[in-house]
Amino acid sequence: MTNKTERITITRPDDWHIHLRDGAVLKDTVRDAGRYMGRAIIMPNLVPPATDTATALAYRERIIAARETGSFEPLMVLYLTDKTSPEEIKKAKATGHIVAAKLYPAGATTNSDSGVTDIENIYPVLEAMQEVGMLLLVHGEVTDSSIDIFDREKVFLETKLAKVVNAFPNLKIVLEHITTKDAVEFVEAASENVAATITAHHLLYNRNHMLAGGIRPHFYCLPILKRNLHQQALIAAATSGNKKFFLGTDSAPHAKDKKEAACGCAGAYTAHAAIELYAEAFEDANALDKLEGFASFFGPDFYGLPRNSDFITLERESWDVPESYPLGDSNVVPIKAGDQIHWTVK
Ligand SMILES: NC(=O)N[C@@H](CC(=O)O)C(=O)O
Ligand SMILES: [Zn+2]
Ligand SMILES: [Zn+2]
Repeated sequence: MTNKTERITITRPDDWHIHLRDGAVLKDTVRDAGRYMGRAIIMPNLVPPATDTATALAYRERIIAARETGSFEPLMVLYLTDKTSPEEIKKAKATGHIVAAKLYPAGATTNSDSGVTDIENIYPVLEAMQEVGMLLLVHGEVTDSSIDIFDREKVFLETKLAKVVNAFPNLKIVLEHITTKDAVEFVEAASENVAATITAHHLLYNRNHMLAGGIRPHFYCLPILKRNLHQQALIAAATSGNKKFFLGTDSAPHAKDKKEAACGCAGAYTAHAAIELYAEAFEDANALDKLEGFASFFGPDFYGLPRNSDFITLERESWDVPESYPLGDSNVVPIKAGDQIHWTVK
């Protein structure tokens, strides 16, 4: 018989990759994100995207107006396009509120149509980012329709990201929401300026959960869930204690009817229970002792920000996840809808 841990206290975590969207849904997404996360990196793929400093700062104000507790801090991100200028990067950095810029290959994911068509187009921008110390966040998938969707991350690393890493050795790069063994190996082998976020759903699920015995659209996200051997590599990386791997939920709400559709949107909602879901994944791997580093230390360390100085406590206490949550005028089906989660934040 094994003795199960009943409670665990960790330094307050942060979420280094989340989508809060905008408008009427903000009150719902900000409430969930701000329940215990200290800070969050707010993705800029709005419609239209936050491509300049003024737009990102105005978005930040709307998030602040929507929050229920004064302590949740949104860290803003500029959306890179072919037209982003080095001056815009410097201006953004000088505000103190915009800590990173995001590379979406044009067409790779939700609201990425205005993204970058060729990474070489933004080399002067990457030069400026390297100079002022602004991080580059990357959605790492190629968009070539001839490349199989399950290979798009791997091919991106080989044909695109390797070049950027070599050309800008002092640029801090976060490969977001990694989904493959190949990405784990790429990040491990790269310099200390390259790190990665890992979602809870990529730790808990693989493509069988999405496709075997019926198609489950709420597991559909990008990069898409891969086969089990990749899930195992992600679990090993997240629970290894390697400071290059840290928490980023990629919680990405879409209204229920936009997911349960003939052409459903990509994105999984996990902000209702982010740390609880990670705790389940870490416990399954017998690695609850590694949760704090992953969730609360390695992110701020990589971003060059202080670690949070207060704590949260998780207790083993099961609760029923609702079938859906309100999302503005609509609703969102969360991960584990209608199921149980076995950890509760006190
Ligand atoms: N992850 C997703 O499947 N979707 C994200 C975009 C993204 O992070 O790629 C979204 O904005 O919906
Ligand atoms: Zn993405
Ligand atoms: Zn995302």
